[in-house]
Amino acid sequence: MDRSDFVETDRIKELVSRTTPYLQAGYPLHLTGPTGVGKTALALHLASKFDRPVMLLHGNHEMNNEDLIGSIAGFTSEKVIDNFVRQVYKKQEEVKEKWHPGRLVEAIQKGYTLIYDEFSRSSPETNNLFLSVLEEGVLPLYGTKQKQSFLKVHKDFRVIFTSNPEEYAGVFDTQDALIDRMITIEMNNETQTEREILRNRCNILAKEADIILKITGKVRKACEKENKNGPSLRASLMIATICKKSEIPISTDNQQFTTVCKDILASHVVKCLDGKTIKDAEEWVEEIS
Ligand SMILES: Nc1ncnc2c1ncn2[C@@H]1O[C@H](COP(=O)(O)OP(=O)(O)OP(=O)(O)O)[C@@H](O)[C@H]1O
Repeated sequence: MDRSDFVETDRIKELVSRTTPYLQAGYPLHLTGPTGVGKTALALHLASKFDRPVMLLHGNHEMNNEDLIGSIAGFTSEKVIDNFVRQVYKKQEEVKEKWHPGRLVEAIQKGYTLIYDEFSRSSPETNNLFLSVLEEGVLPLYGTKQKQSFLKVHKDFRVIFTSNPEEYAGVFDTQDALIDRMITIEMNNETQTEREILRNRCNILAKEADIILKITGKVRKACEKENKNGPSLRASLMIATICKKSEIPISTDNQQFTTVCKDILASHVVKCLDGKTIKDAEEWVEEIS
């Protein structure tokens, strides 16, 4: 998404003015909420307010301390041959380990704004590195064979974490100690905000946005009844963008529009409602459209 595509709805303006002072004061922010609610988009928008480079890090279970703080990446060798005086031949060779710094090193040393997206997908052992970064302002260089045992964190370094509580339930426990060091703000799906985003990003009418939101809303509700995540704003944005670009009328009387809705929403129905095949799901979406 281009920065200029970001829509500042009233709700988002309120969130921005509420959370900017926390980041300005140097506290890490944690945006949590269901998938597609706009956590990453808001994090990027907040980060752009500080005149610092932004680094995006995606949590995953394979990420380890080496990825963040660095590791030995091979060797460098330096050879000096001294034959200045003809009769004397001197050869000196030195082999050194080559250090490749991790991504967090660059961010903390240069004072970047770090967006650590879906941080809870990484293992607690990896995320433990952030405890001393956030509390003591130092990055420990455990087991890296470096001369220094830690690096000092730049005064402009900021972090915005995002997470989706439902997605990681049972995968990794959220570390209480880490959560204790952040300011957590919950984001939820809101029709008014979604309507404004759809209208502004896709250049459609409010009543057209409402038609799309009503259909995705029904699928979402059915999924929520089963305690599952339904389609997010992403699905509504897909429907609106396709219809706008292909000049498909956003109307439930239009067969092409209904087909787009079926194609985008049927997989959500199959995922959420047990026993429904794609064909059943398509019929169901057609009925509610
Ligand atoms: N304020 C906004 N203005 C314009 N587009 C937005 C806004 N908020 C969200 N979006 C769009 O909605 C979609 C979902 O947003 P985003 O990726 O930020 O959600 P998320 O909560 O981080 O999702 P996930 O948990 O799946 O990573 C994206 O296409 C994003 O560009």
